[in-house]
Amino acid sequence: MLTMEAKVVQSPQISTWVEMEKTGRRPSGSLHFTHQRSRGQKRVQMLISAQLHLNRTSNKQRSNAQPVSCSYKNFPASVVESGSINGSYDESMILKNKSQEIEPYLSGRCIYLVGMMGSGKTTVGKVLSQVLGYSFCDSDSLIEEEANGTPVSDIFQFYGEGFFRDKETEVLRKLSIMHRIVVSTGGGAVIRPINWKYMHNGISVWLDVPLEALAKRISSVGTKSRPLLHSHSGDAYKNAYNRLSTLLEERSEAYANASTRVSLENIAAKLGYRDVSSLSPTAIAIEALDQIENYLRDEEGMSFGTF
Ligand SMILES: Nc1ncnc2c1ncn2[C@@H]1O[C@H](COP(=O)(O)OP(=O)(O)O)[C@@H](O)[C@H]1O
Ligand SMILES: O=C(O)C1=C[C@@H](OP(=O)(O)O)[C@@H](O)[C@H](O)C1
Repeated sequence: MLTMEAKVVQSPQISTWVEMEKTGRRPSGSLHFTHQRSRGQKRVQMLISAQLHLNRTSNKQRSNAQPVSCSYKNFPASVVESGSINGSYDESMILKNKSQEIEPYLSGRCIYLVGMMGSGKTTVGKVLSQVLGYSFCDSDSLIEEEANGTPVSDIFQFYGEGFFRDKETEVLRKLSIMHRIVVSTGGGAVIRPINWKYMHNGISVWLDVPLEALAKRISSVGTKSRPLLHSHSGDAYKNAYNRLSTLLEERSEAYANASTRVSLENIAAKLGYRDVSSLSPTAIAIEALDQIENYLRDEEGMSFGTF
């Protein structure tokens, strides 16, 4: 039986809004589900300094997944609600089934998404949190909140990257004692070994996205909120590509520290797509769960049994 409780932890300055909701969707359709559940709608909002606890004795039992989203201040609009992440009906069903199979084996451990700017950590992270019944946190947003709402770009401009990195480490330290959170980390969180110490309390997933796709995404949304890519003139795609290329060269070894890697090129090849841009966040989330499943199997060895 899964239990969640709010408990005061050592950081009284972190006021956390946690919103819990049980969604009431019963899967139906042609795919067979072994773990169907019917849930009522429930929404609880509380102001806490929180540590979300999981009763570890429940390790391999089916739990009542409770989708919880958190930020230090406000509940971000769900991507799912916005409708922007929807893959096909079948993809959604596969994702839901897979998440229900895996969730009990996570034992409440947080999932850290790492990867370059624009790799989809936030987008895919929200999908994963929703289906796993986890909270979602974006480390950049938490840093901004700790800096009284100062945007990341301003933190870089006025206080410098070193200051930002210290805040990032602090946020990851705080998150590392929590449970049941999908964390979208900043693209550079991987460069400090101390951050890995914190992230290894959970399971990390590297979203490995080809440079061309990253540059395309970034140049279409603009670089205003991403100070390391910001440029005032020239071709937006080319600028983003060149800068991302240098950063990736510096960081690829650090990304490889992640527990698992999700390669968009591999997913596209498996699905018979020529281009990774055809991949929906749902398809990427399914692959992330597949890779997490492999990781858990390796971790547990033969005693893990079958899902
Ligand atoms: N699978 C995808 N296909 C197309 N666009 C995507 C996909 N995933 C994310 N994006 C878009 O790419 C941009 C960056 O995504 P985001 O999730 O913010 O990345 P990150 O958090 O890693 O910086 C956003 O505009 C988002 O809508
Ligand atoms: O790659 C990086 O060093 C950074 C990535 C950004 O986060 P996203 O990866 O979410 O864009 C943000 O943390 C900051 O601008 C620095």
